[in-house]
Amino acid sequence: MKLQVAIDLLSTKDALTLLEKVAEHVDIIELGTPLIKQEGLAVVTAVKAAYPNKIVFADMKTMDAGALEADMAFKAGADLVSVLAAAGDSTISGAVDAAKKHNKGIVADVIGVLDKATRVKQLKALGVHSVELHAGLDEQAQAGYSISKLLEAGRGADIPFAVAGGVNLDRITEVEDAGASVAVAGAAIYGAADPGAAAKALRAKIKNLG
Ligand SMILES: O=C([C@H](O)CO)[C@H](O)[C@H](O)COP(=O)(O)O
Repeated sequence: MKLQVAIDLLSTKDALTLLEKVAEHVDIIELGTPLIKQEGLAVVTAVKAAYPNKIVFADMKTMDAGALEADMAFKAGADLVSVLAAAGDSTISGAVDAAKKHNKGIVADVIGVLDKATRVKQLKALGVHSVELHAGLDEQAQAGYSISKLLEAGRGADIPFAVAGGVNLDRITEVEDAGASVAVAGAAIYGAADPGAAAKALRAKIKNLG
């Protein structure tokens, strides 16, 4: 399983400062949606230039204009780009076509999708690289939130999947045991008093790296 740091900070400067501490402990660097909205795709270019050997994930969460938005993010230096699984099939196909042109990948984010198992099957047929089983920050803030439902959706998935939604030291083993190929950790890393130590500790919990 790979470790992905989700950077939900709001400036390129802060993102690069964080990465000085955590990049060596992660496989994938995610530039979060709020960060891209604040800084534009220039943040993707800056991070890929600084870390050319890391997989850089632009969390675009595209809902329309799939080919155009994916093409923009790949041109900026992204290796992976997210599209919302709730988008229409033509939006997802357009983004997949753009990924093929750049020899890169589309990650379909199932945030907000109720019947995750059915949509995951359709996403595989649409040619996405992988899916992200994701409960967003707002859903996590609701009373009674538990990552378990996401993990249930993963158990039947016939496609590589990431899990995002409050992954931390207490939950990362469950995420790996559910079969995830990527554990996404945002606040557990950037919100820690020592982000480098937090990323290192998360990585140390992964039984099968890669
Ligand atoms: O994608 C995310 C969210 O929608 C805001 O951009 C988060 O990066 C993702 O949920 C992971 O963050 P944590 O839940 O803080 O681990």
